[in-house]
Amino acid sequence: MAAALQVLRHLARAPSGPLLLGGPLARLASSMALAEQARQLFESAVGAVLPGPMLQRALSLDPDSGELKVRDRSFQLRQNLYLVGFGKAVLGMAATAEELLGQHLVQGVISVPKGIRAAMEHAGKQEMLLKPHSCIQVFEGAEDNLPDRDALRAALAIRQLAEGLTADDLLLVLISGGGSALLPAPIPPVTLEEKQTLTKLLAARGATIQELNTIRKALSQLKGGGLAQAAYPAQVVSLILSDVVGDPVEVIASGPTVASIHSVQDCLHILNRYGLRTALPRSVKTVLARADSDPHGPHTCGHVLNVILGSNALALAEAQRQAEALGYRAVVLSTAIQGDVKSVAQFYGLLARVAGARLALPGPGASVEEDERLCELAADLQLPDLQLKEALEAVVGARGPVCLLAGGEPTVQLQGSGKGGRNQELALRVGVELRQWPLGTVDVLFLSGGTDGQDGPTEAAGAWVRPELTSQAAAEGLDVATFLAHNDSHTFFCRFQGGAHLLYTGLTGTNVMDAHFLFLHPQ
Ligand SMILES: Nc1ncnc2c1ncn2[C@@H]1O[C@H](COP(=O)(O)OP(=O)(O)OP(=O)(O)O)[C@@H](O)[C@H]1O
Ligand SMILES: O=C(O)[C@H](O)CO
Repeated sequence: MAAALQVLRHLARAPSGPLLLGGPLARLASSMALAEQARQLFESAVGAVLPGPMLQRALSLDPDSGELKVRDRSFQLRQNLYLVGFGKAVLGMAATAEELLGQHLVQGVISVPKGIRAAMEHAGKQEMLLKPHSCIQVFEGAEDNLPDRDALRAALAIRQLAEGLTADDLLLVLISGGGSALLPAPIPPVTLEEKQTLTKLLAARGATIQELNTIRKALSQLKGGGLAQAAYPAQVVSLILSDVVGDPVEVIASGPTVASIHSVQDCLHILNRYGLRTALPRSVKTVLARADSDPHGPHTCGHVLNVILGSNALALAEAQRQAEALGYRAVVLSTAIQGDVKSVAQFYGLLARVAGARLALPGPGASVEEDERLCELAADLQLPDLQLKEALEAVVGARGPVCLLAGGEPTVQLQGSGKGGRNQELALRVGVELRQWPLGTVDVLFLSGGTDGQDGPTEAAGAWVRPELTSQAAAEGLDVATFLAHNDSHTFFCRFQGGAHLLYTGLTGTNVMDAHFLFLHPQ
């Protein structure tokens, strides 16, 4: 086994080595080498956005003067530093902040997902854990990403800490995805249960994260700039790990340190759109009506510095560097992949065909219709930053292996009761699409993985596929269409080739949405 791994590693470092040419054995070796490279790239993407390296890049403390530099701003530390945080990646962020700034830290409170400390301990990730006698109090809550009593207790402790600060103090706010559910502080008379119900209904009816968080902000004491307001007149520095396409600070975790620009009318439009306006609880109507007549208007946040620490783009840039070091021509296509997983899969399937045909030249090439259809699919997905033309031009000029990288968060409309996640479902659907486009002399591999290491309610981060997927699955008696009809991608990948196509990383301690890699390797 160890020897086989050694061979794999060697192969992985030799993208166009002689073993990649010819016969079935060579094809198997090539397939394993590609899969190993895909794993390496995924690890490097995640590694670039781990809490430790990110905070170390953003913060520098002069130990003699106590001057803290955050990007181009300076703050004077003299035992006047406080810390709060909320989000799935905040435990590790807090551990690094404590490591770097501990001597000036007076007190902290963080709200993190239920069970995360035990999971990190179990995974041996000591760097993600606070010191034994830390002055940072940890609350675990928001099971299943829904606000609960434990998260409410955390939010109230965070508010209390913020309200006690003076103009001499500095509040460090650590924010990452999942922060909204971990910081619930509904404005009375709205209750936690009412907020929970409204959030669930909006999400189930397909509200976008922008819409959902607009409503959350309107009903919260701390979101939409409320936390910054509570901390005033202290200075506030927010360090934000983005899990939203485009990195909008006002949306991530519902922008607790960003003044909200939304009006009550915006909220009513959203509630209308999802058929919820008429059935609103009286308490919600009361809070919205009060906001409409608030003479103070929205919070102002002039005392706040909001900094995006890490993002999908940063993770993909590192994977691109690694791919180039492995001998690939690598292009980042988009960091804003959104939309229904079926359309996204069609796009990647046809992209493989169109790009692969260019790579295999001279040959039949892709047809004009295929080129046009690809542009249509891309237009339907409405990806603001898509570099399709650039990617295809790069493929033509490559004359060697190509890696196209993208990131974002497609959506799955759940119909079945199977077990899966959006990455495994995307990979499986791309596997089906690739079957339609025989590429002959070009090896293809597609990988999709969630950077948090957990795809939906499964233990896997994602999966990888090749064009032979459906025929190989059929030979094992597995009908891909049936698994897809039940949203049962995880069960499929567990059975298919003994689970060899699953990507396992364990919880990574970070979260910048998903990464997609398409490898095209001329044989
Ligand atoms: N059986 C399934 N098949 C496909 N997708 C699923 C399945 N069950 C859940 N999902 C998807 O998994 C997602 C929820 O899981 P997860 O917690 O990883 O996502 P999330 O809450 O968006 O968090 P993050 O952004 O941190 O990944 C939802 O997008 C949901 O549609
Ligand atoms: O917490 C939230 O609001 C989402 O994860 C987006 O940041």
